[in-house]
Order: sequence, then C-alpha cells, then structure tokens
Amino acid sequence: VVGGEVARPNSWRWQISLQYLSGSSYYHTCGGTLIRTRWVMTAAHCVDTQRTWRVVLGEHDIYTQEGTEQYKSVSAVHIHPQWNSNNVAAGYDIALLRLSSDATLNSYVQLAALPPSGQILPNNNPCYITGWGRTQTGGQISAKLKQAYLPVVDYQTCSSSSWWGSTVKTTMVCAGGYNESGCQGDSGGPLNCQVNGQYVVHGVTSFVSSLGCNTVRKPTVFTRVSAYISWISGIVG
Ligand SMILES: CC(C)[C@H](NC(=O)C(F)(F)F)C(=O)N[C@@H](C)C(=O)Nc1ccc(C(F)(F)F)cc1
Repeated sequence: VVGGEVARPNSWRWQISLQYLSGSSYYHTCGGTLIRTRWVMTAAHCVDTQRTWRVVLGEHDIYTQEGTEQYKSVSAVHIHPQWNSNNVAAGYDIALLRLSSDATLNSYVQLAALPPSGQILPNNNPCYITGWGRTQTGGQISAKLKQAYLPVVDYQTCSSSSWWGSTVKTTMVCAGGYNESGCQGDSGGPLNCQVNGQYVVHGVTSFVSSLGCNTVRKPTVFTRVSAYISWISGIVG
C-alpha cells in the first residue's frame, strides 16, 4: 500500500496473509479474505504456480509472533476456470483456497461480508485497501498491515481513454486516491467498502500500472466480487 497508514492491529479481521514455503521459511506473497471458516478468497494470479501455501489469520506484523495468529495449510486451490495468467486484463483474477481446518472466529479473526450479486457501487463510494504490499513503487513490503482510503472510480471514468481505457472491464472495480494505491504484495487482498455503515469486501486486488503503483489516472484495479457471487457460492456453498 502506497500512502495511507498502519492499520490499528486486527481492525480488518478478515484480512489474511498468503505465504509460500521456500527452504525452511514461509514468505508473504499476497493478501486474501476469509469468507467462511474453511475458505479464503484471493487473486488467481497469486496461486497459479505450484507451491506449498499457508494462510495466516489474525496477523498484524508479518515478522513477529504476536499471539493472535492462526496458521492454516491449504488443502485445495480453486482458480476461476476462465483465468488466463497471460491476460490479467481479461479479468477472472479470483481464486478460492480451502483450509485444512476451520478458522477459529474471535476478536482477531472474523468472516468478511460479501456484496449481493451484481451490486455496483457509485463513484466516490468510500473504500479502504488493506495489505502488506510495497509502500512505494519498487520499495519493500510493509511489516505491519497498512490501510489507505481509496474511493471508487466508476467504470465510465476508469475506462476512459486517459485512464485505463479498454484494459478495465465491467467485471472489475477501480479505486484510487491521489497518492494512495495498492502495490505488489497487496494482490489478492480486499477492497473494504462502506455500504450502509458496514464494511463489505467489493474487490480483490488485481493490478496497478506497470509504470508505477500510484500512477496518476491509473487507479488500482480490483476483481469485482459481486460479479462472481454465483461462482463463489457454487464452491463454498
Ligand atoms: C498484475 C500483478 C501481477 C501485479 N499486481 C499488483 O501489483 C497488485 F498488487 F496491484 F495486485 C501488477 O499489477 N504488477 C504490475 C507491475 C503490472 O504488471 N501491471 C500490469 C497492468 C496491466 C497490464 C495489462 F494492461 F496488460 F493488462 C499488465 C500489467
């Protein structure tokens, strides 16, 4: 996350850290969202390589044990059938991870609310991106979970020629501040949007400009969760 601030610990209780095993250590690679006690939603681009994954729930500082963490291995990876790793612009950048055991819900770990199928948020709807991704273009990932205010940029604006043009599809959500954005390592994490006073996860962090994370008129682009509710329900029940 470029800009924004360190989140109050465990204030985004459905945020998870997706980590892969390398040698004898696990490394943060993506974010994700706990949507059932046994299921995590993330980006397809995070899991389209064969690795040993683990999901960390109740995480704040990825480099220290704070006693609030739950560590879960992944028993199955369901990548959207139409995902094409050579074409992030086509969309379908969404995947579901089945955990090897149920998460324990508590004051540090909770389920996210998902939107109703087809719901489109208005321009400037208040949202926050959260994640441990790079804090500057080309910089380091963040030790502590960060958040940044990222209001919705509607499709009409986001798909206009000086913005993302035809790269952005109606199955995506754009959200951007002036100097705030997602960045590498935030992939797969939630776009948390306020709807009737409640936070609802409307996006899965998908891509930013290859010119830089917080490039002007290239807001962060998310998979629009409300476009995939029937696919999600078909898998998680
Ligand atoms: C695509 C992800 C692996 C990567 N995602 C992120 O960094 C994320 F955190 F925003 F999710 C990304 O955007 N990386 C930049 C460097 C990138 O490659 N952007 C990119 C954007 C659009 C397109 C296009 F236009 F082809 F679709 C291609 C690449």
